[in-house]
Amino acid sequence: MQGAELDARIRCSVTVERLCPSGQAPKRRVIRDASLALGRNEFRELVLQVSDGRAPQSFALRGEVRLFTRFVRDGKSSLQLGPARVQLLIANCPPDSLRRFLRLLRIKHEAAGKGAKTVTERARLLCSLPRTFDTISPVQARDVQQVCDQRAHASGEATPVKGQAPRDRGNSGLWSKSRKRARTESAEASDVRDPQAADMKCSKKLSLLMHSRMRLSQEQSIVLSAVLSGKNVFFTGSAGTGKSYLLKKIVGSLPPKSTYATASTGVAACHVGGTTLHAFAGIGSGKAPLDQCIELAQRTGVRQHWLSCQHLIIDEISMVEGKFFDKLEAVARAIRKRDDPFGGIQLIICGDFLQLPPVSKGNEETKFCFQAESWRKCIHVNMELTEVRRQTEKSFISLLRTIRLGRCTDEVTRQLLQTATNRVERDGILATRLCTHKDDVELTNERRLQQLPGEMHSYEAVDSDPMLVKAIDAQCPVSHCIQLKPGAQVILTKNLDVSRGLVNGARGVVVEFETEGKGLPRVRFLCGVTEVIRLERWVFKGPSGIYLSRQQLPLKLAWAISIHKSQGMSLDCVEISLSRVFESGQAYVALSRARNLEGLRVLDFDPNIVRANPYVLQFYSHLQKELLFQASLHRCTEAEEKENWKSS
Ligand SMILES: Nc1ncnc2c1ncn2[C@@H]1O[C@H](COP(=O)(O)OP(=O)(O)OP(=O)(O)O)[C@@H](O)[C@H]1O
Ligand SMILES: [Mg+2]
Repeated sequence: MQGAELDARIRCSVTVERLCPSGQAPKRRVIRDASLALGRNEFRELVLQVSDGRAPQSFALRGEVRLFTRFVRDGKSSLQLGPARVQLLIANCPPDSLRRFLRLLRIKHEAAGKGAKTVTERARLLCSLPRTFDTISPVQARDVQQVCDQRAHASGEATPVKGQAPRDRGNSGLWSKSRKRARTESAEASDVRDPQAADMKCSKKLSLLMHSRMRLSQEQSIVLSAVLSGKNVFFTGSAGTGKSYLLKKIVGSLPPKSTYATASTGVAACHVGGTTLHAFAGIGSGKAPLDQCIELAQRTGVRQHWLSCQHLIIDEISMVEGKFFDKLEAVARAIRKRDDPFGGIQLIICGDFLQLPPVSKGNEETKFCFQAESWRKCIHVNMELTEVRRQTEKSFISLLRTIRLGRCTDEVTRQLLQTATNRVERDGILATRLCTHKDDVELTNERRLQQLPGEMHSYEAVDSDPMLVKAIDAQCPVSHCIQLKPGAQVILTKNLDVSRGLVNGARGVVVEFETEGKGLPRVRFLCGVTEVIRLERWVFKGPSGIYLSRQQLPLKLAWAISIHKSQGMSLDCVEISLSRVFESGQAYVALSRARNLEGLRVLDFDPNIVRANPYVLQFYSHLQKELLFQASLHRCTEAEEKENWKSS
């Protein structure tokens, strides 16, 4: 299957409910592993076909169709097919596929609009055409034009009142009532006065809708295909090669009920919309003997995760301890009562072992995950992303590559020493100091905030469960209470508007506060945009698998951040003091957060602090050989296939 065919068919669980006039559901059929396809029947009507692998059932989309999309992120949606009094409840669908499917459905249905010819019951009975089902074609320019015409027509008919959304949308009642959409609709109402502009706006919006916002590079797509083929995949790559970006895409491409997205740290887990690996596992630090760990994992709530998990995703694997990994593997086999590695769970693991290692306490000996006894039997495929996406400057990318390998040539030293005089400050936005020690971070931020004149403004978060503030704190990138003053240095912790540069990691300064309402801060960002920052919501899975949420400003004080907390981030302007570096990989993590050399100022640089762990270097050297071997094998097979094809 490819392209449109992929968009037009989803695998999910479908419940078909036939409604009685009172709205109750007297008849219900649940198909756990269904294929749901959008197509056209012999009368060219739009049809949804539900199949359980045997006799497919078809539902023509005639008249009003109501679509509820609030829980698409969880792989759920429902469709009410008006005249047929049928409701289809979709669940456990990979969220990205569901999003694309509903988008296609919405456009095709809206394009058909009022012009769709209705086939009378009599004509249907008398018709001698054989029953057919053709999968729907991809969205064409003509569909987009039809939708725009329909919308313009509907707005014209509705004689819009200022600020009020047009109510009649022809026969395409395809809307879930979301506030955001209501806002868009009211904006559309004003376009009625300028139909040409409205038309252009409409087609631009639709074309944006059709082209997924998350586009993968070729190498990222290859990893995704390996994951979707069911293999246990470890993919690595230097900082900024889009590992976490790809992981998000992977999470969206797998069925949500059986997919668990985790990471070694709370902040990294939040980036991929998941939970920490420790919270998922439920075996504490994992240092207890195996039978005790198994007992812990048998607790209600925890056991359920282990049983329902089919795909386990782990980001920032470099910080997961090897012995902990072995414990998880053994616990998985015991709880799931299966002897296959990890009890048969598909593993999707990513990270860069040349970044931060597992945290060690005292003299405790720590192992990397690739040194775990079970690592080799758990991983089927190793892959590497090579295109750096965070930085674009070739010389900076090559400098970082050298540092990553623990080397520091004279040229690299010269380039880094030169940054000590960089004036990375602009428009009152100071550089963020990356610190090796957490205590320095808190002290610096508190002290600098106190030193500022002006009134302090406090913002308390609204948490879904006030009893679980600690659990939320561990995963959410923003604090329960945020205090700000004019002049406070801040960093954005969420992508608000990528096209305007309001991205996670964007640096700014608070310029003032609104005088009304919640007194929201207005922030001037390095990208040149000044914006009032509103409350945002973070949703993530808590330790017991339930969803937790926090509503808070997407801001963090940014005079200083710890290098540990910065792992996984991209930062606009940074100042780094490397004199107290104590781990291999720490200098590399710090330096690789910067997007370019101009945005970086390195203080007290000493080439001796640049270190890479020798075991990790050895691991990567073996891995490189394996990858080269795989690539040449692949080329040989391809060449052979071509030969066979020519000679046949
Ligand atoms: N296919 C893509 N299209 C557009 N932007 C991308 C793509 N892949 C990655 N990026 C961007 O590149 C930057 C770095 O990506 P990401 O944080 O996923 O890298 P990473 O490999 O996880 O880095 P680290 O090792 O530091 O955690 C991000 O700003 C991300 O949005
Ligand atoms: Mg990452």
